[in-house]
Amino acid sequence: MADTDRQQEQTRVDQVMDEIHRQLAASEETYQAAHAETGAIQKNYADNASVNTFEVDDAMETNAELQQQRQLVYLAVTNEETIGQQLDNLKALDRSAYFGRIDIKDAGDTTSDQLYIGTFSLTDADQNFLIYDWRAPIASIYYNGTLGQVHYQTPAGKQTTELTKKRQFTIKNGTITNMFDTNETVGDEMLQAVLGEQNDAVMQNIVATIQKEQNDIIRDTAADLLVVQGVAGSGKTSAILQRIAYLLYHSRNGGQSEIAADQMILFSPNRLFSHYISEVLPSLGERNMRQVTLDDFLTQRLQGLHVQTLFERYEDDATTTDHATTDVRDYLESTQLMADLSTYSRSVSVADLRFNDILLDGSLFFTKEAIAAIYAEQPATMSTPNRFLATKNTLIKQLKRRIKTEAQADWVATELDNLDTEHYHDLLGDRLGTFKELDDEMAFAARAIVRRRFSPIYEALFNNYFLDIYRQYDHFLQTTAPESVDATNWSMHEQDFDAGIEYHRIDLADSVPLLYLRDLITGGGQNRSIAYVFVDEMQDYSLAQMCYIKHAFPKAKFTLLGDSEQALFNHLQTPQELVHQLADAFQAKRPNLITLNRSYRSTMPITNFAKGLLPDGEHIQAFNRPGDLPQIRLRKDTTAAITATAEVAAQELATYGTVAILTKNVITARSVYRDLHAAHLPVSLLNDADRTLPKGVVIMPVYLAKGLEFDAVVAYDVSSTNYPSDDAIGILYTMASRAMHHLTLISVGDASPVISHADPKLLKIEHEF
Ligand SMILES: Nc1ncnc2c1ncn2[C@@H]1O[C@H](COP(=O)(O)OP(=O)(O)OP(=O)(O)O)[C@@H](O)[C@H]1O
Repeated sequence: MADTDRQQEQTRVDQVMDEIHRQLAASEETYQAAHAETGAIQKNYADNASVNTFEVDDAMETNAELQQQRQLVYLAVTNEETIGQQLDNLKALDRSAYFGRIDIKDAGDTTSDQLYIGTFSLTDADQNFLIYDWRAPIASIYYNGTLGQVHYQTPAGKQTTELTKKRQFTIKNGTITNMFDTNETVGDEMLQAVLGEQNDAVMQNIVATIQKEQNDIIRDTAADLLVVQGVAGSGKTSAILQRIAYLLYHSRNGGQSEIAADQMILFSPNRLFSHYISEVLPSLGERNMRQVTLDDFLTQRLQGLHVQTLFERYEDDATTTDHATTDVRDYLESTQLMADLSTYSRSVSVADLRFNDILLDGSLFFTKEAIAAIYAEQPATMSTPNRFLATKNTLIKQLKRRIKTEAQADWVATELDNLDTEHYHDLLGDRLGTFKELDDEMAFAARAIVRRRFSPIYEALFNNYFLDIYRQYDHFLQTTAPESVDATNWSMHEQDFDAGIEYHRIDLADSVPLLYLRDLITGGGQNRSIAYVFVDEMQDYSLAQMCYIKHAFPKAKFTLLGDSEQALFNHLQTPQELVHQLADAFQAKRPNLITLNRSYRSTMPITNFAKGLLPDGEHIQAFNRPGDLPQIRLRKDTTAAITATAEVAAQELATYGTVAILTKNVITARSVYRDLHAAHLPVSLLNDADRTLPKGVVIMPVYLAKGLEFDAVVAYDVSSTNYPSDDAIGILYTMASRAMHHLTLISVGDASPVISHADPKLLKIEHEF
């Protein structure tokens, strides 16, 4: 490219940098002022909040004033945050002003307009756009278009223009370090540079190098069910996060209704992953969405029970060879089960409902017979949840009546007499100072005392504890005879469920059916405020779990991402089959499937080796980044294998920031950790409660590494003893595809047939026997 071009571009960068600096200075000043203002308002609030409210006359006035002040604090804090965000955005532009330029010529025009694309938009004092936000409608041309006629979507409909030039830049702190024109979407040269870098402890945004198919995922606003099947390292997680930023931006700028980040929820595979991705949205100027793991989600809804985690299940499955009951699990994870529960809940009779007695301090307050009688009185034409709700409302009414009667009791009068002023005022709460007659006030206080005493009853009613959901689910198990399941297995499972509940434990496979049944009978469990649900690593979810998540967030649009090849224990299914089933189950009107076949994470030799493990991996395209062949070291016993592992880990650590040793399960991870620790290597053992990834060598079972990546990976003990059959393909593929630059496999004895059957040219073999 001509030097004059570069000079002209640099001159423009200089001008833009001047504007950025001018705005930075102004913004810094505004921010300081806003910060001071928040401080003053907060102090004022704190002073007022501690005023004496014991004087009845003052109490009401203080209340109103406090509320007003609280509102002021809220406004000041929000204002400061907004200005702070603008400041952060400007600082980001200061580091890298923009990365793209498109020249477009509309029909009838004789010259092209030049538009520059960056992470945030920037306008000068006359409202001219110096930089366009990457999410602006016109910016899609940058990611999608090749020179010539191009289309882009705007709120006003599809527009057409001519793309006459596309230029890419790397700008660092005001200096263009690289720049070239391209006719491709976003050229490989830029990607090469980004992907060749070392792994950071946290994921980076990909805004400058989004690829065309990824852009389709990011900008799809039509689908109510968007399924992404993408091979390992194809940027599914990256695309999902960019998509969230995109949706938030558009809901602010002309979307139909504004969506806040907390109306979006991401189901992530583990806590490490949650932390790993936590910086991406803030780097794009957005707040993080809510994040939850399936375990946390289920545990929150099943308080008081230990829900078997996915990890515990991996471990249990790996150590037991008994697969006699897979038929039970298959059924419990199917959409058939969800349909059967629905039928059961619709037709359950009063006699079959398992009500609970409600006790207060060990004495009966409402008997289960009385509750059943109330339920029976409700019209049979009502749906089960409506009858249940009517029963609950009747019980609450009865409770209120009993509060009124009980307020006359002697113990209440005695308790009232013994109250000091502070507690008495406390009891009156907001009503303090609102009674004209003392008698009315006393009567109110008496009821308040009883209300307090009876509050456990109210809680029990409110939380639907008058239905014994465990026994109810047990009744479902007893009275259902699924065709696909062996009768003995089924009845054994019912007994296991019962025994588990005794110890406050529940299998993962039972937790969703139980929750669903509870919701179907009691009419709860749905959150209508969530607008978008994202599920990463969806191959680890059963259809029943997916359906339950859909049920829990009925108003949400769904984006599901996964890689069927990385299914550690689930059955493989084609993406088309899956979308079909899901669209059916979700009653989706506009389902869409996008497939990503290009893998960006690993060097070409690593991706080629990983895909060589798959029986049908031909569709996977390796990104052309050179590197060493993966190596396998075969050792005759564990001691020799540990020595080799220690050697490799130490070597890798000398070059790379993140080195991971991945094992089949937690027991092996622990024993490798002990041995390497004894050898004085800087190693850390990770478990499922860990949230951050320490530097140095980390050791973990493979399922904890889901969604993560490391500069170098050592897959420990990939022997035929550990992985004797093709069942291991998913695990070995997942392990191999975590590596960005270097991959070593260690095997005690012969390697797994999955590896020995792969093309030997894809691997360097080194053995000592
Ligand atoms: N367009 C892109 N530009 C730059 N880097 C990219 C791009 N797409 C993906 N990457 C990088 O490739 C790596 C893999 O991306 P990501 O983790 O999103 O893939 P994934 O499909 O979710 O992987 P997996 O299913 O194996 O966990 C990341 O380091 C990401 O930054």
